[in-house]
Amino acid sequence: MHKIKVEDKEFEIFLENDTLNKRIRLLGIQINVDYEGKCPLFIGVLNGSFLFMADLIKEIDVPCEVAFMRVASYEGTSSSGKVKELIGLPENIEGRDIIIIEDIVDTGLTLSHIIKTLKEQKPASIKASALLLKPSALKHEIEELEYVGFEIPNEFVVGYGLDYNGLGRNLTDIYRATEG
Ligand SMILES: O=P(O)(O)OC[C@H]1O[C@H](OP(=O)(O)OP(=O)(O)O)[C@H](O)[C@@H]1O
Ligand code: HPA
Repeated sequence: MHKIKVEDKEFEIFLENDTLNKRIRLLGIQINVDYEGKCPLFIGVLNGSFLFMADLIKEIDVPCEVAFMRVASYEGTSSSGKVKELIGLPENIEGRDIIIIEDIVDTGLTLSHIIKTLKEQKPASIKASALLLKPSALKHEIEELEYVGFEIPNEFVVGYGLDYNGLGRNLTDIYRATEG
């Protein structure tokens, strides 16, 4: 088994780049069919989505636009504990068909907050795509999450845009933490 170390933590190979690309090609086909005759706006959630966005957008053959935004999380005093501030939110999305691009949906808190906020601007439609989904970690059901690459167990993963303490985003494959 191919093992690597990122900072202090050991990881083993989980999803190879070839597997990722094959799945992304299929997601692209699905989106091309669903958005025929439309001009969707893809909104990537930085930082983690940058490689997934780059590979997915190359598979899209309907006219489309691309934008990025960020989510800053900090401990707040609200009952939920965490406050999420959306930065660089695209303007003028009224009447647009929006597809949000995430590398991973874990608890679903980030994506559900983004969708709720973007809906206030009255887009024509809003869907989301995540390369990875951890169904057993999900605390917020997200009906807009239509395009999922892989459903994975509730294990920490790194690579292909995903980081561990800021490191490992440059790995071309996705790795999972080994036990312990
Ligand atoms: O479903 P959730 O539990 O909310 O977790 C998912 C979020 O966590 C990661 O972002 P992170 O805050 O690590 O920022 P990054 O993209 O810059 O790595 C990921 O990119 C999602 O945005
Ligand atoms: O498993 C993960 N890895 C990296 N970043 C993440 N953000 C949420 N879950 C993860």
